[in-house]
Amino acid sequence: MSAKKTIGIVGARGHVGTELIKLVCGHPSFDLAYVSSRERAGRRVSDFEPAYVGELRYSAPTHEDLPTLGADAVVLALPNGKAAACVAAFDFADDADPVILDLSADFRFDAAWYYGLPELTRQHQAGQRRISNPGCYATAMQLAIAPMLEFLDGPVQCFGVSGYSGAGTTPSDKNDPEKLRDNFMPYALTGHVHEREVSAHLRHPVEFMPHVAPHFRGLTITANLHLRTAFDREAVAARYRDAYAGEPLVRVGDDAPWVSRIAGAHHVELGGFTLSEDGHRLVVVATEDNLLKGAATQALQNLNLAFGFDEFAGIPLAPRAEAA
Ligand SMILES: NC(=O)C1=CN([C@@H]2O[C@H](COP(=O)(O)OP(=O)(O)OC[C@H]3O[C@@H](n4cnc5c(N)ncnc54)[C@H](OP(=O)(O)O)[C@@H]3O)[C@@H](O)[C@H]2O)C=CC1
Ligand SMILES: CC(=O)N[C@@H](CCC(=O)OP(=O)(O)O)C(=O)O
Repeated sequence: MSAKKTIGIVGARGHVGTELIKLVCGHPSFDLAYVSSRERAGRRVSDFEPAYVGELRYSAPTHEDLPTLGADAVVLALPNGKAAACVAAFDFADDADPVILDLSADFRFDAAWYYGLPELTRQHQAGQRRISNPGCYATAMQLAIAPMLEFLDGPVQCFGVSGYSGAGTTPSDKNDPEKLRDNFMPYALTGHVHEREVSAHLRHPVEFMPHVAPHFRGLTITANLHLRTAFDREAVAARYRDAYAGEPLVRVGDDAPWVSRIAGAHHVELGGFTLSEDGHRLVVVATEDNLLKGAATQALQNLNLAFGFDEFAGIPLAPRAEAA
């Protein structure tokens, strides 16, 4: 398989689209077909992304134009609620059937779409051409909970703190550095879409309390798990190490990981395993760069798998360091 596959990114000005452009530029088997942004239409990609060498310019195709642009895969990096109209344009076109990967929450509950969290779902991936990329917090929560799933006793509580890039570029209180200065904003304290997403995909209730903080990128999940069986720290740590042995994008450490050390890294870090005296309550900490393993890196894993490439091709792995 030597010919490069081409990727169109719709919503390429955004935080996630921008990370994906950088990853595609460094990928041995993918090239950009087009990158869309209404705001940057006509501007050179190289003026914004030094990693890109070439003449491509941002464009602003209509939904109906998209199927005529000829990409092997289309990545939708649009705000929630905007993906369906793009997908409908491909459904309507007779002669375009690209792989479609949606980064929004719009298809995460749609059984006709493959939910691509490869470490937990890649056994269902073969032949899938409609891929729904998981939410950022949802990725960290599922990886933090999955190894203990069979021992859970009642709902899991997850306290989440995200950098404000998680709130996208449309101005709001949640991405206003002035309002976030010396501050910490709780929001969507019940019923957040990632609470429903994790509960649905793990088939176990999760209670999620998100907050946004003044740093730009990186999130922390502190998960509180009640267990039917008593565990000690060594047994828990061994369980996580076994579950993720051979997974380059999930690292298990001893101490609780720090968000300041995950920014710019492509993996999720798990650690800080702490048990109550009776061994029936476990706290686990996860950190993740919301724009990378929480979005663009995971999208690249999914695209690699969709085209039969090595799942980790084009993903630069940070050298393994001791956890915090
Ligand atoms: N930020 C994060 O940490 C994560 C985000 N996601 C999801 O990924 C998607 C992209 O997120 P993010 O990059 O942060 O978002 P941004 O707000 O940063 O970017 C959105 C992009 O969509 C374009 N856009 C906005 N509104 C419309 C519209 N009505 N029609 C067409 N294009 C539009 C914007 O460009 P222009 O206005 O120039 O056209 C921009 O390129 C979202 O669905 C988000 O939920 C998933 C995981 C993590
Ligand atoms: C800080 C912040 O606002 N974060 C976003 C999550 C970003 C993400 O993963 O988004 P989607 O599930 O919408 O794709 C939020 O809570 O909605």
